Amino acid sequence: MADLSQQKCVACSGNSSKLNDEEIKQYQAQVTDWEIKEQDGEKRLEKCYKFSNFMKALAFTQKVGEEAENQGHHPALLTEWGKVTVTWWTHDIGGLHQNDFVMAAKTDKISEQLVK
Ligand SMILES: C[C@H](O)[C@H](O)[C@H]1CNC2=NC(N)=NC(=O)C2=N1
Repeated sequence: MADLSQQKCVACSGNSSKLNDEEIKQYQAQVTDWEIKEQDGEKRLEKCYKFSNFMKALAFTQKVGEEAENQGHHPALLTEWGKVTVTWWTHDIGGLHQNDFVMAAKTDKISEQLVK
């Protein structure tokens, strides 16, 4: 399967279907260290990135935000001193979509490009 980080997000409407557990498992195998969380009955993809200070965490936050805007698909971002928690899910369908895994893979790429 093509590298998820090289893919683009697709337009996703409210009637797009959520990934089922089997599909989630297959996608999860293609990204590292992303946890599946559930909040308000909606599955989400979450990962915490560590940094040596607040400004590096903020720089990472900015880059992820820019890519989200480029792709039209946006995360929840919790930026703290030395760490950023990134959470992806598709609000319009109340669950996980391929787009969320594409963006998780892109988030990992951004992290690899930054000095921690
Ligand atoms: C109108 C706008 O394109 C939509 O609301 C987009 C924006 N970004 C989004 N981001 C995420 N994570 N889920 C969405 O359903 C979503 N919808």
